[in-house]
Amino acid sequence: MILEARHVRRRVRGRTLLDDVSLTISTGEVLGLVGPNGSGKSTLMRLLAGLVRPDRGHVILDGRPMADLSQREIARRIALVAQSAETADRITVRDAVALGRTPWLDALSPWSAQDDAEVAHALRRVDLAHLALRDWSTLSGGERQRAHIARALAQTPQILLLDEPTNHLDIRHQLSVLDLVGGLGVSTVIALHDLNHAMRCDRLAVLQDGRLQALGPPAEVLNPAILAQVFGVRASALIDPQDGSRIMRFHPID
Ligand SMILES: Nc1ncnc2c1ncn2[C@@H]1O[C@H](COP(=O)(O)OP(=O)(O)OP(=O)(O)O)[C@@H](O)[C@H]1O
Repeated sequence: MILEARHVRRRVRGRTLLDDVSLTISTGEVLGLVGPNGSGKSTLMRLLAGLVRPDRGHVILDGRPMADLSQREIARRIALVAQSAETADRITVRDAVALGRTPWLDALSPWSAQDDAEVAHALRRVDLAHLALRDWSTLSGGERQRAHIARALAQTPQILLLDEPTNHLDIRHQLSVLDLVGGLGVSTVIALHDLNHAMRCDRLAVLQDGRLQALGPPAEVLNPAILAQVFGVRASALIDPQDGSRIMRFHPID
C-alpha cells in the first residue's frame, strides 16, 4: 500500500497553507513530519487522510486518485489520529475504540468475535486494557490520546497517520508510543515536534510555510542549515554513553 502526494496545494480564503508538496510513503516505513508551528503539518495529514482535497495536485492511494475512493474504502486502508480528536462523552473507552471497526462492518459482516479481539488487542497495545469499561469523559488527556491511537489501531489500517501523538503523554508513554509505531510494520506518517524523537523515523519531511524544504534520512535532513533556516536553532550533538546513540541539544540563534 503506497500513499502519494503529487504537487498538492491547499488554499483557504486566499491563504496558501500547502504549496507544491510531493512525497511518497512506502510500505512499512515511518515517515516523520516536522516543521515549526503553522508550517502545514496538520493540513498535509488531513489531505493524506482524504478529509480535505487539494485544490491543485492529487493524493494517490495505491495507484488510484483518492478523489475516486469512497470514505469507507479510504477508512479500510488509512487511519488518522488528529491533533484535537474528540469523541462523544457518554461512551466507554472500549466502545470508543470499537468505533475503529466501523469501516469493516455492514449487514453481511456484523460485529463478530474477530472485532472483539481487534479491540482488545488495540487496547492492550496502548496499555489501556484496564480502563476498557471506564467512561470516556473521565479519562485524562494522555489516556484519551492513547485511546484515540487504540481506535486507529482497531481500524487495522495499512497506513497510519498520527498528528503529534505524543503531545499529552508522560515520558514513559511517549517512548512506548514511539516504540509501538516503530514496531507495527505499518506505513506511518507521524507529525512530531521533538526532533530527537523524530531521529527515530526512517525518513523525515521538513515543512516550512507550507512548502517541503527537505526529505530524506533524519541525520541528513536535520543538518545545521535546515535547523537554522527552518527552526531557528543550532544543535550540539551529545553521545549517550549507554548505547552510543546521538542526542541533540538545541540552542536558539539570536
Ligand atoms: N481553515 C483555515 N483557515 C485559515 N487558515 C488556516 C485554516 N486551517 C489552517 N490554517 C492555517 O494554516 C497554517 C498551517 O496550519 P497547520 O495546522 O497545518 O500547521 P501545523 O504545522 O500542523 O502547526 P502546529 O505545529 O502548530 O500544529 C496555519 O497558519 C494555520 O493558522
